[in-house]
Amino acid sequence: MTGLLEAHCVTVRYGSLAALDSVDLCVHDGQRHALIGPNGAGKTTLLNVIGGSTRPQRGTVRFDGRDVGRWGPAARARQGINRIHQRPAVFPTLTATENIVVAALPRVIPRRRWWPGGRRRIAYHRAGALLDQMGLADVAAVPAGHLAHGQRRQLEIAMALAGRPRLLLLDEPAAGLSAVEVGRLAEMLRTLPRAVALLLVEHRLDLVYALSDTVTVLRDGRTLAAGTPDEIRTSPLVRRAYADGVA
Ligand SMILES: Nc1ncnc2c1ncn2[C@@H]1O[C@H](COP(=O)(O)OP(=O)(O)OP(=O)(O)O)[C@@H](O)[C@H]1O
Repeated sequence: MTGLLEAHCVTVRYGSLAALDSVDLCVHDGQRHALIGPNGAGKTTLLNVIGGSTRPQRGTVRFDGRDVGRWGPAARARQGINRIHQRPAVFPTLTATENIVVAALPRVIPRRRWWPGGRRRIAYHRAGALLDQMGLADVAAVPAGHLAHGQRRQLEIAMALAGRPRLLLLDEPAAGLSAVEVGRLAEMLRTLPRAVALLLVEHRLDLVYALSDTVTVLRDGRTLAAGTPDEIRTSPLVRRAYADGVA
């Protein structure tokens, strides 16, 4: 079966270190796919390759049937691959609503310098709907820099959704969140429409197993195992890898 995202034989070297060594990954439409593994396994490097910020020495990346290997992050975002970073990237002086509107601009006015009033109204309306969906309606008019860390994380996800992605790359979305905020984040990710596939890098295995339908385990730049959450949870190979060292 053809995947929405197909990375094949991806190799990234930093000097003598192989951060990724001939890694394959396939993410299907609407799939909830988690990427786990001990520290230094190559998870973030693989997200960077898929998002377009790292060019592999070898291997191919295809998205929706097209070879996107030479495309940068902006071109991939326009095509439907959006990324959530470890540290929420928001505009601190803009309100929550304005952040979403700005994030939606490349979609709203793809190749024009001017912005007709009708499209502006649509962008603000859609921003309001996304804030509602994220449970952020109460802080719509609050500058993003004044929001709590968990709210900034939710806002960043809303900003990514404003670009109408088909694949959302999430790099440790639970990092730095309190238990209550992690619960909120999990609930929010669970309710995202299946029109968006998720590729999630996360150290919190409770979140991984609760959200994902497929898990790929990397270790030392190679694929150690792939399967359902149950298969991965009970795999002796994976247990041993984690016993040898994980965050
Ligand atoms: N720019 C770089 N220059 C040199 N080495 C790098 C660079 N980026 C990553 N590495 C190395 O590549 C390996 C894989 O790193 P990566 O960040 O992808 O791992 P990870 O699985 O995301 O780890 P963690 O869970 O700790 O975030 C590590 O040994 C890391 O030190």
